[in-house]
Amino acid sequence: MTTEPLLQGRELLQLYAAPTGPTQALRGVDVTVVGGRISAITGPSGSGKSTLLALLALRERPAGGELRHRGTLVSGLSRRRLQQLRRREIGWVAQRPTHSLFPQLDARGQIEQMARLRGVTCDPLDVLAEVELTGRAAALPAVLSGGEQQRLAVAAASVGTPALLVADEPTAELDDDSAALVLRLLRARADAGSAVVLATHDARAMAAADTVLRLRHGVLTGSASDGRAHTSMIDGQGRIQLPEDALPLFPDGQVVVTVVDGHVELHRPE
Ligand SMILES: Nc1ncnc2c1ncn2[C@@H]1O[C@H](COP(=O)(O)OP(=O)(O)OP(=O)(O)O)[C@@H](O)[C@H]1O
Repeated sequence: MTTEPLLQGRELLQLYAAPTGPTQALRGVDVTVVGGRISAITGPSGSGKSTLLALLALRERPAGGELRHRGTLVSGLSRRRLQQLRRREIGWVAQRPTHSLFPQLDARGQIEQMARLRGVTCDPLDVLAEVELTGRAAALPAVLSGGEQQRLAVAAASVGTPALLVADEPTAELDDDSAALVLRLLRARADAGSAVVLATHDARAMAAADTVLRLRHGVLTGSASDGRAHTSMIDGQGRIQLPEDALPLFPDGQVVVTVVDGHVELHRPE
């Protein structure tokens, strides 16, 4: 496992054209991505999660700020080099899994094609077995269920343990058993050295991550590192058990609770 950053973003800015003028999809985001770890990016709809994934996966260039890949400024890389990096070193799972699958190839063919593109060898049935899809090896994406497509897209993207594995909502369509398979596969690739970055709203995926980054209106509002996201139960009276490492943040045992944009924020009283 290496701790040298694979990617380092400083003050990242991304703009998109909108009828009312440019939208700032990301504003001043600092982010570091290292091999061997799973990072989950969360936040309300439209907060910039997919945009940040697109920058990290080198699919888009930032409008401002600085992004470095293995220490080299991405803005200095040629189109050809970026294409080569994307093909060889970056696994990409789109929010709609069919967008990262080849429509004309069956499940086995998806794995074989990805191995060819990455210049690696693997047994496609072994990879399909990791997401319990060996029985669907001859099926085209169009005849797979949404959950099967999602599992296949993650498995294909993970072929050859790419340096970076980026997945947009990889467990969104999945029941608990399938989500567990996908998260286990992602953990296995991280343990083998991949830097795994997810955009997610799913508590199961956040609980499986080493770091959780929170975005709001394109701004990073917080991160929980050095520990996993915690899944906690809410009892019948609405009480929740905070994780132990959060307790020092509230030395008086008092907390201000705010419900914003479909999530809850806890602050120390002023
Ligand atoms: N290609 C684009 N053209 C114009 N605006 C865009 C484009 N992509 C994203 N945006 C805008 O940028 C902002 C961030 O979008 P983004 O898709 O990154 O959010 P998100 O957090 O991934 O949302 P969701 O959870 O709904 O997928 C939104 O206001 C969105 O409308």
